[in-house]
Amino acid sequence: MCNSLIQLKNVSFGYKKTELILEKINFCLQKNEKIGLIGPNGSGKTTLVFLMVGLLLPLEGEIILFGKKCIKEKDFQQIRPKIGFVFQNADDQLIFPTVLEDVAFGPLNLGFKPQKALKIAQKTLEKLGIADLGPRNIFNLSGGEKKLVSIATVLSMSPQVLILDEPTTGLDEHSRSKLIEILKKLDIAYIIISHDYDFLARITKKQYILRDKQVIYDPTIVLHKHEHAHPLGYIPHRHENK
Ligand SMILES: Nc1ncnc2c1ncn2[C@@H]1O[C@H](COP(=O)(O)OP(=O)(O)OP(=O)(O)O)[C@@H](O)[C@H]1O
Repeated sequence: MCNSLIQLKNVSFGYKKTELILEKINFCLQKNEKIGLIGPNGSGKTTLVFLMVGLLLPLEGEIILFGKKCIKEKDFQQIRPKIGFVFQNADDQLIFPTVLEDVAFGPLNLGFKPQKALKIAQKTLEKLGIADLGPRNIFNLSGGEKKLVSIATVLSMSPQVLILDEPTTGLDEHSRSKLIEILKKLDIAYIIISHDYDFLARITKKQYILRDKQVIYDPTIVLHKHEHAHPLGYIPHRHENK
């Protein structure tokens, strides 16, 4: 029984109907669960989270968000404000010329008055340690700065679930640590896709692997914290149950 925020029941998907990328996936995100999603490049991690928020529709199966079965775009629209989604590519997230406007857009959409929305945006930027970026033009930001701003645009809406697709890509050590601190303090459920296993070990309690069109949970796979960043190719350690 899954008393869930996000539930997938026998979900299958392929960009071509004849070539499935995901096959009969069952998944459940409970209240306050903090989940990491790992898997090889191209295994379908982004596709899976797109399905969760209705940016793609399944060929088969059911998506149930906050207890409500979602079939059409309209069903997803109603739930979307509760789910903060940060795209892998920050450029897909940012639409306004200035950082502050971008971060205030979410609260404005939720019905806050402009002054209040700007206040919320300013506070969110402060929390992320990037208040100085407020007046800056989005187009002149570095990749890492854009990444942090895109995370701010979602946090400013106080979502009940957060989905982050590769949030540490392009972040320096300081920004990455800041993000770890913020995520640790968040009292909401989240799903984080990442190849940065140290990051996931610090901020998630459970990690799922996407492989061979399936989402697998293997408790013998343990991600470890490391004092220094690992180069690509570092693989999670497997521990035999004693
Ligand atoms: N719009 C699309 N049309 C056709 N194929 C696509 C589309 N988007 C993704 N794919 C393909 O679907 C597969 C899964 O892609 P997806 O981006 O979900 O993988 P991923 O696990 O997130 O990869 P990565 O770790 O590299 O970000 C890949 O083979 C990709 O080339």
